[in-house]
This record gives sequence, C-alpha cells and structure tokens, in this order.
Amino acid sequence: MYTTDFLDLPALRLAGGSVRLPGSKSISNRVLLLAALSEGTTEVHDLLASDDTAVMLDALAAIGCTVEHVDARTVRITGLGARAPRSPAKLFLGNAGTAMRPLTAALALMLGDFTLSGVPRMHERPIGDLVDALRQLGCAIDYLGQPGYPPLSIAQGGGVPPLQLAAPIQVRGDVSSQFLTALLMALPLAAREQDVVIEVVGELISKPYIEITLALLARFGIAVQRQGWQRFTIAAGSRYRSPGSIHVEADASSASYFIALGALAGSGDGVRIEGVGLDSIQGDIRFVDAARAMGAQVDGGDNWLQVRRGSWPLKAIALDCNHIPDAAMTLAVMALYADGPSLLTNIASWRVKETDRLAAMACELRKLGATVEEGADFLRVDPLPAAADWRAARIHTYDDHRIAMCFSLAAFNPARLPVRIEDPRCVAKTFPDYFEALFSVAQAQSGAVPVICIDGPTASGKGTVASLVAQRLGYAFLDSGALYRATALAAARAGLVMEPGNEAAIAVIARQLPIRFDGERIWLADEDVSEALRLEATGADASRISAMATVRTALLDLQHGFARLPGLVADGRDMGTVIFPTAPLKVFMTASAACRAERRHKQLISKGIDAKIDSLRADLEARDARDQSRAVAPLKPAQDALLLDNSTLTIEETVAQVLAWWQERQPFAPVG
Ligand SMILES: Nc1ncnc2c1ncn2[C@@H]1O[C@H](COP(=O)(O)OP(=O)(O)OP(=O)(O)O)[C@@H](O)[C@H]1O
Ligand SMILES: Nc1ccn([C@H]2C[C@H](O)[C@@H](COP(=O)(O)O)O2)c(=O)n1
Repeated sequence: MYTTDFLDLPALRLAGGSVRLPGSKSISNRVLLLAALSEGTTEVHDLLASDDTAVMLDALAAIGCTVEHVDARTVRITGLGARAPRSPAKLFLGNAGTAMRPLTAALALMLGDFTLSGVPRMHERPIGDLVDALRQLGCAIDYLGQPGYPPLSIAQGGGVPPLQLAAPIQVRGDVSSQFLTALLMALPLAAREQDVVIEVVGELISKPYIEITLALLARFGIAVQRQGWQRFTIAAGSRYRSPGSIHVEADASSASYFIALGALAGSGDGVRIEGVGLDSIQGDIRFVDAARAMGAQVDGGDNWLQVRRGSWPLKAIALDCNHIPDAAMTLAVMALYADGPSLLTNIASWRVKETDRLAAMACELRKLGATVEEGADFLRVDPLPAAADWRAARIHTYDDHRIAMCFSLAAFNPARLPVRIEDPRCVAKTFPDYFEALFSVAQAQSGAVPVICIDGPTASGKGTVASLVAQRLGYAFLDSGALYRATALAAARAGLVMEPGNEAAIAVIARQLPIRFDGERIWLADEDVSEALRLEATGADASRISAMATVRTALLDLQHGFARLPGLVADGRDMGTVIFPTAPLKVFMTASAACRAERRHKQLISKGIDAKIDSLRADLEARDARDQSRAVAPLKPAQDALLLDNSTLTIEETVAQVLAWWQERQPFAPVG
C-alpha cells in the first residue's frame, strides 16, 4: 500500500493481464456480523483486509466474540449465540457505515452498555432514521453529540426493555439502504416468539444491497419474506445458524475500475478480473451493463470477467444510477473519454457517503479541465476530446477511497499528463493494494516512467538520499552499486581474482546474477549478503570489475528492468550518463573528501567495524580516481545534471533539495 503524501501517476497507455480483486466490503462486514450473532464457529474465506473490516473485527472482539486470524484472507469467528455481549464496551468504527449501522441495530437489541463512535466524518453521516426505528421498538439509545448522527450510546445494562413488536417497524428507505439492512440483520434477535415485520417508508434506494443482505441472511439460516420492496417479514423462531465456512466474493464495485481500464485501454486479450463474475450477488455487477453501453467489450463467467476496448471514443450515456451508486463514480471519469456529454442521475445518496461525493466529483473533474454541471441528485459531465483540453491535476481525495481509485483512470488522458492522487492511503478502506494492482496491468506511455538519477563519488550520501526520495514519492529504488558489489562478491566466491584476464568469466556471473532486493536486505540466491556487500573490500573489488566493459553490458538489462510504475530513483556512477540518459532529473551529488571520509568512518564505527579516517580517505580517493578514469562509463556528471554539494547539508536538507528540483519539473499548477 502507498502511504506517501501523494502518488503521481505517469501518463498511462495500455492495459492487459490479470488482477485478483479483494473481497467485497459489503459482504465481508455483513458476514462478520452474522457470524458474530450465530452459535458456533464460522470460517470466513477471502475476507477483505481493510480499514473497514479491521474496525468491525475489533468491535466483535470487544463484545466477546473470538476472532482468530488464520491467514491474510481467512478469519475464524466464534459467535455469541445465546450469550450476552461483553459490556460495557466502547466501539470505535472509523468511517465504516457497514459497521456502524448494523452494529447499532444489533447491540440495541441486546443486554449491555455500549458507545459507538467513529472519525469526524462518521459523525456527520446520518443515522437518525435507524435510531428512530429502534426507539419505536423501545430500545434505550441516545445521541452523544448532534441529534441524528453518531456517536451513540446504548444503555441496557439493566436489561433490554420490552420490545414493541405488535405493529410493523417503520424505517425510511430513501436516505440509505443501510438502515434497512441493519434492521434485517438484527431483528431475528427479536423474532424468537413472533413474526417481526419491517415497513419501508418512502422509495427504497440501492435495492441491490438489500438483495445481498437477504442472500447472506439465508446463508445464516434466516428466511425473510419480502412483499415488493415495502414490507419484510422475519418469521417467529428465527435463529442464526453458522454455515461453518463461507467465501466472500470479490468486490464488484472494485471491479468497476478494472472494467473501465479494459474499456479505456484494454489491448490484446484485455484485462481479466478474477474473483467476481457475471452471476455475482452484488448489485454493482450491473456496472457491466453501463460499461457495455459506453462501448466496452465484456465477457464473463462464474468468477471472472474479461474486458477489452470496444467503441472509441466511448459512447456517452444517460443513466439512472440508483442501482449502482458506488460504481457509478467510475462512470463519471469514463465520461471524460466519451463522444458527448454524459448524465448520471438519481445519485443523491452520494452526498452522505465518505464525503459529499457529488460536490467532490464535480470539483475534481473540473480540475482536469472538464465542464461539469452538479445538481441536487445528478451530474452532467462533458468529455475532454482533445489533448489540449486536459489539465494536469492534483486530485484531492477527501479520505474517500473511491475518489482516489476512479480518478486514477484520468492517467489515460491523450495529453500524456500525469495525475497526482493526494493521500493515496485512503484506498485502504476497501482495496489497500489498489495502485499495485493497477500498475501490474497498466503500461506507461513510452518513456513516461519517471526516473530520477543520483550519481556521485563514494560516500557522498547518494544511496541514503536516493532511498529516502524514493520512499517519499512511492517510487522503486535502484542501488546500482549493489549489483557491481554482488557481482564482485560472487566472482570472489567462485575463486576469481578481479583482474582483466577474468573479465569474460566475471561477465557471465554478472549476466546470471541471482540477486534479490527485499526491503533493506539484499539476497544472492538464498543467502542474505547485505553485510558482506557493504565491506570496504567488496566496494574496492566492485570498483575494479566496474571498469570491465563486458561486465557493464551484462548488467544493463537488469538495471533497465528497475524502471517500472510509478517511477524509479536510481543511484550510482553512470545512471544519468549511460543507463537512463533521458531521465527528467539528474543530480550529481558530491561532498568534500574530508567530509566523506568522516561520514564513512562514522558509518563503520556505528556498525562496530574499526577503521582509521586517514586510510578510509586514501581508499575512497583511490576508488574515485579509478571510477573517474576508466574508459567505459566513467564517473562524471551528465551534461544536464544539477550539482549538489552536500558537505554542509543534513540528510533531510539534501532530500528536500532533490524533491524541490523534482517538483519544479512537474506540470501541476502551484498549490493555492
Ligand atoms: N548530508 C548528507 N547527505 C547524505 N548522507 C549523509 C549526509 N550526512 C551524512 N550522511 C551519511 O553519509 C554516509 C554515507 O552515505 P551513503 O552510504 O548513502 O553514500 P553513498 O554515496 O551511497 O556511498 P557508496 O557509493 O559507497 O555506496 C551515511 O552514513 C549517511 O547517513
Ligand atoms: N552505476 C554504478 C555503480 C557502481 N559502480 C561501481 C563503482 C563503485 O566504486 C562500485 C561500488 O559502488 P557503490 O556501492 O559504492 O555505489 O561499483 C559503477 O561503476 N557504476
């Protein structure tokens, strides 16, 4: 997951290959709660691991369920069954509506004292209609802040009041379908002796989500009779029965980004999506119809979809999106690539989601250059047909995962502009590895993967700085010196002396180098050689073999392979001059010899390695002289490199300077 302040997506061109999607958030949190209310143990497979499921799991553990993490995608829940929940309990539910609403309803029908709170935005998301319905029943539930919104208190430690079940329980259906879902999941607790009837007031929105709720209730042994979308009856004697084991389908809303990707850029066989198919129980699968209407070619089976580009430009649509409220946001970005204005209607529910999505989408689409009309419950988006119409935008994401994900599609713009996604970590709500998945199937425009080169003499700090710059930008990092060091180490172990007569044999070793980078650690085959590589003797050997032309050629492809999405920071001696000559930023980093010898001395002493400054200085000057004077790819600044002498700078100041130069090269308008 990218935890950087922002993530710059370079211009993208094509998409192909296969992605496996994480489990559905809606299904995951419903299954977890139903497992918690059941007797016995339920093994939940392919569970979504995300912020919203994490808060649900924490809450279930806090009220006394046993939660065992079997592996990254499997959890075992032992439910409460007939037991009372552990109380008092304070439950923090983040910004997870799928946890806040159903848990409120379930706990309001149980013995105990509970408070339920969330992040500030959760305290702006309405829950009054659900609380009204629970109060009709007689539950003791109160607002701890603003009436109508969380945080809430449930105070039934002395006993659950007698419930008023004779008359149907009324709940509004036109603000959020989660209120009805919450009641449907919780009220079997009250239907021991008599039928419980729920009546929906107003037109029910997002009906497909209710279908998911009913399907999952059935898996847990609860049959609900439905009369149209207005009246739901839970039969007397209902009891949650664990299915023992249950699989969570992949998230159909998450599929929308990859369906769109296939429609925009799917080349060859297009994009294959694993984990959800055309027969999904999730309403958002109907996004496929909308994508087809816009021109996408979509095939599918039981548990897979395959998407290719069809009509181009895409066809504009006018669509009532009530049935696909979450996935419809993706259509708003696809509309930028259409042959006319698109109109998305019946999306008022966007206003009470993670953020006011109607306002947010309009604002961010305009930043890209689009003309957008925002109505109370609709959005009209004009396309951006010509490259000149597009702007390079910093997309603000409002702590809303879907905004981050759907705006990534703007990186396919014909103007070949990058798109900056602020706070990319917000995708953790439903799809923590979204950008990794995107980069695994998307291809950049040729030459568009950005590379920052930092070359310089030994101990100038280029490795330290390059690695930090890479971290701040979410880019890959290439320590090219490690490749020469590893080759030298492997050659020494093969009994070779680093001299010209052995050049051919050393080049063979370089070409087949079984090197692997794993965070801070470096492996040669199955041996961790991180420490051995940093020895001064290994550095000197590396310097000797780096003068051999065939060894340098043997390492070329390996180095080029590091240039991948979203970008690369590479440090070495010839990154800017030979390996990435068209890189948009080249830095030549130096420091005085005295300063470098002192830094290296400190570095070695801190690792418990004894060293003398004078001999270190003599060694590094000898190494620099050899690296500068060799015939192939000598150490020297590229013509267009910026010089950075950091003798008097701290590491942080040096990093800040490189990042400032990088920002100057970006096309985004200055902030403010
Ligand atoms: N201003 C600075 N910028 C970068 N590094 C610094 C700075 N001040 C001190 N250092 C320290 O200098 C030491 C040498 O840095 P580093 O190993 O990154 O150099 P290098 O140029 O990559 O060396 P080599 O080419 O031998 O791999 C590190 O311990 C680093 O923390
Ligand atoms: N791009 C590179 C990187 C390294 N070398 C050689 C020259 C160095 O003395 C030696 C070790 O590099 P370090 O780990 O100290 O950066 O490897 C090179 O020629 N070209």
